[in-house]
Parts: sequence; structure tokens; C-alpha cells
Amino acid sequence: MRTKIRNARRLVVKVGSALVTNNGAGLDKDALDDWARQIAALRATGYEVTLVSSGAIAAGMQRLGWSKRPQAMSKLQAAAAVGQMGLVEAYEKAFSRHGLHTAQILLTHEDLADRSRYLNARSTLTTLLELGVVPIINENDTVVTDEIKFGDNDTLGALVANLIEAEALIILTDQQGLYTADPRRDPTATLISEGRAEDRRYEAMAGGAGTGISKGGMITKIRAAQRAARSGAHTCIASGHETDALLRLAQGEAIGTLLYATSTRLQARKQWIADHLQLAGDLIIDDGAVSALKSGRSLLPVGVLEVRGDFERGAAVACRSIAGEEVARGLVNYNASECRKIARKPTAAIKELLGYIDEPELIHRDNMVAC
Ligand SMILES: Nc1ncnc2c1ncn2[C@@H]1O[C@H](COP(=O)(O)OP(=O)(O)O)[C@@H](O)[C@H]1O
Ligand SMILES: N[C@@H](CCC(=O)OP(=O)(O)O)C(=O)O
Repeated sequence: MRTKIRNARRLVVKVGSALVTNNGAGLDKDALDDWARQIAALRATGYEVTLVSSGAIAAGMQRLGWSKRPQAMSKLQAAAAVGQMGLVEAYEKAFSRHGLHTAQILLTHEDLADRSRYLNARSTLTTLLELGVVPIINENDTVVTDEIKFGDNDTLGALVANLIEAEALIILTDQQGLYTADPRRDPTATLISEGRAEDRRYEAMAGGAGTGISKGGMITKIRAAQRAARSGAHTCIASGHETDALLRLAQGEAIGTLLYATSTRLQARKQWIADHLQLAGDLIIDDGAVSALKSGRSLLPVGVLEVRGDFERGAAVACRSIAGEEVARGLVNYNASECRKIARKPTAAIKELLGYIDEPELIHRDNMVAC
């Protein structure tokens, strides 16, 4: 079973406030150095690793000399702004010892809810990974209000795993993994080694945060695992205090709790396209394209006769025959006006017609389901 993490190539690692800030007392630089060492070793063996790190507020409080977490939102946001500097400085220093660059990405809910910002965030992140840079992600605490906050970074970690289509999410925390009950309250609680992420029994076992400095607790980690599984990613919850936890997980060692996804990334994405999307437009396609789509091939611009509706790049659209029958639906690589310009044209003409080429297909077969 633990080959699931070993076989993953794209990983999201989330480190929680409880670890990064050593229970709220500023940044634990030794811990940061140690994760950087392990992530550098993973990169060297071909893994692509994105780090979601908490700690901005706690680091800011220390820099500002505040011993108590303030109540006022504006003070928390000010602390996050000050502390985020310290956090990324510490990571950049730690990774530079291993010849790696880091990049700071601060996200909000809106960035992931809006389709075109989502796609931009995705292409920036995947480009950074291709360049060998380690993205360091946190919530953009300075601009969010209570109502629109992710709040805990477990949720953010799962959304990032979905965003970049990671195969695994590793959540490092201050416990060995998920126990049958909160081990701080119940000394008889035992560690769960593995199970299906969707298994609803885990929610009842999981409680809130362990320390005042953390936000989510175990319940948000279980929900993050469920969310990650919806895009086919497995989640492992393990202790960040465990020696070489990341390296050992990557070698397939059974530490922590593995909450595995039961469908593959591709199945999960296709299911999502089939089930959930409101369609933003129609592409009327010729008979040749109808048979190409029915045999599982991508849709090329040359097979499109007419474009109906006004949609953005990445929107879900229906592909219909001339008679109006829905043949397939999928996520389109160009917006409506670009589609109109390249409809009926060969792929080789896209660059000249639009001034750039994003993808050779209008809809890639991985982003399409036949009806
Ligand atoms: N069933 C459980 N198993 C393990 N830990 C649990 C459980 N229920 C609640 N917890 C608490 O969750 C805490 C970890 O979450 P949290 O404090 O939010 O840390 P982090 O900052 O790493 O996200 C643990 O310290 C533990 O007290
Ligand atoms: N974005 C906040 C962290 C949010 C938070 O504490 O989340 P978590 O580590 O999941 O308990 C910060 O950097 O201080």
C-alpha cells in the first residue's frame, strides 16, 4: 500500500503552525533546515515538491515582540505581513544551501474560485516546478477577511494538490498521524495506519487543534484528505518530528497514517467533468470530429464548425454534432473569441491567427468525457 507515496512524482508537503513555530515561539529554523534538506534530496531523485507552510502570524508576533496572539483582525494581518518576510527568508536561506531557489506564492480563496486566476496560478506553479524551484505557499492573510478565509492550511494544501494535480499530499504535524481519538485527551487512543480517505468514520475520531497557535486540528486534515482524494491524490499525515519523515515516506515506509484515494487522477478528473460542471457554451463539430471524439481522441480546431456562447479559457463546454446531439463535454483550452478565430483551421495556423499557441488541441482528451 505504501508504494502509493513512493510512486508519486508530484508531491505537496504541508507543514503546520505547531511545527514551524515550535508551539508559537518564533520560527524553528532547525526544523525548516531539516525539511529543506529532505526536500532537496527528493528533488534530486526526481520528485517535484511544493511546500505549503504556515507560521507567518507566529513569526510576525515574535518579530514585533508580542507574546499574546492579538484578537483584532488588523493586528493579525499586520503580524502575518511582518512574519511572512521572516518565513520566506528562512526558507530561501535553508534551500540555497542545497543549491535550490524558492518562490513565494500567497493565495486566497478567490484565486482558486475564479477559473482564469486558477489556471494562471496553475501554470505559474507548474512552470516553477519545471524550473526546479521550490514553491512556498501560504494563505494571503493580509488581504483576507474571516468570512473568506481558508483559515487552516490543511484545506489550502488539498486545494494546491488539486490545482497542480499532485499524486500525494503529505501533512506534517505534531502527532504521529490520525489516532482513534485526540491523543492529548485520550491516552488509550491508537494510531490508524491506513484507510480510504472517503471513510466517514475518521471524521468522528478527529478533533480540533492541539495548540492555540494552530488553526485546524485533525478534522481539517481528514477533510483535506477527502478533498485531495477527489482529484485522485493520496494523503499521508505524519509527524514532522520523526527523523527523515519525508524521505522514509518516499521510500515506502509505513509511518504516519495513509488515507488513500480510490480513483486515479484521470478517472477523478473525468468524473468531475461529467458530474459537476455547468456548461458555458457549445462547440458544433463536423462528422469527422464526432467520430474522433467517440474513439477517445482530442478535439482539434479544424473539426469545429461553430462556437456558441461566451466563455473563458478552461470553461466546460459541450461538443455537439450538427444535429445538436451532445457527443462529449470538456474543458476548453481557448476562450470563445479565440475559438471562433481558429475554428475550421489547422493546428499549425493557431500561432499566426492568435499570435501565440497555448495548446495544439482545443480540448485535450484527458479533459474530455464522451457522452
Ligand atoms: N484523532 C486525532 N488524532 C491525532 N491528533 C488529533 C486527533 N484529534 C485532534 N487532534 C489534535 O490535532 C493536533 C494537530 O493539528 P493542529 O494543532 O492543527 O496542528 P498543525 O499546526 O500541524 O496543523 C494534534 O496536536 C492533536 O492534539
Ligand atoms: N496562514 C497562517 C496559518 C494558518 C494555520 O495556522 O494553519 P494550520 O497550520 O493548518 O493550523 C499563518 O501563516 O500564520
